[in-house]
Amino acid sequence: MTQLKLKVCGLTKLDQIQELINLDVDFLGFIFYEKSPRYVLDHLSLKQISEINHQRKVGVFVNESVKGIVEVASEAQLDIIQLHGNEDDKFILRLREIIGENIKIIKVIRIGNQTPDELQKTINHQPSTIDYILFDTDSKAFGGTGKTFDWNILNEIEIPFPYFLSGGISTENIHQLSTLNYQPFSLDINSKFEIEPGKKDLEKVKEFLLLIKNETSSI
Ligand SMILES: O=C(O)c1ccccc1NCC(=O)[C@H](O)[C@H](O)COP(=O)(O)O
Repeated sequence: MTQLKLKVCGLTKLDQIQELINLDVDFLGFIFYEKSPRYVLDHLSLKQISEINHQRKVGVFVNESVKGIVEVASEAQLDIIQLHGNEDDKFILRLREIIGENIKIIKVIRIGNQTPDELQKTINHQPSTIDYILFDTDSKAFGGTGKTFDWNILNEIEIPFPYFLSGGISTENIHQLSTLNYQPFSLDINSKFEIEPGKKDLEKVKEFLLLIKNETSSI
């Protein structure tokens, strides 16, 4: 069985980022969406982000232009681009053309009240040039709400990409992972592990890392 990976999203503090690197966290998430209370450029410069020594730095973008994403990805030395808005297949194809194959793309699919059939259609419509899907709870804020969606819908569809499970993941609900037929490639945690937006509770993250090791060894 492959080890379940962990992404910690909404990082803004260099000392915390270093601690997460020491803990071997797989993905570090930085939010480049001005309306988010975790907007990273209010705390760190692109140069500071570029100097973070990690192979999986994820930039989260919401309805940003291709040009804007490419500039930030290059200056901040991002490894992965997470498209968290309403970016369509044409947009993704154009982005892929410009960034080449070295930068990976996560396309977010926000789950609200769509039926399994509708969700399946959205998934099937994704260009094969994306690398991962991330399922998050739909909201006006786009993300970071701490709200979960009903994971049962994932058992009613085919998921042809490795996926990140996101949306209100916490130490309280992670035991439900075993109800999923097709296990996520990675979990994505954020607001349930915060003291305040952008300031993570690292003790909670450590506890969670232990918990997911135990949880996945029994699946
Ligand atoms: O976290 C934000 O403030 C945010 C705002 C707008 C778009 C995306 C955002 N976060 C991206 C993530 O990948 C979060 O980890 C994901 O939405 C889950 O957050 P949470 O429900 O708080 O665990």
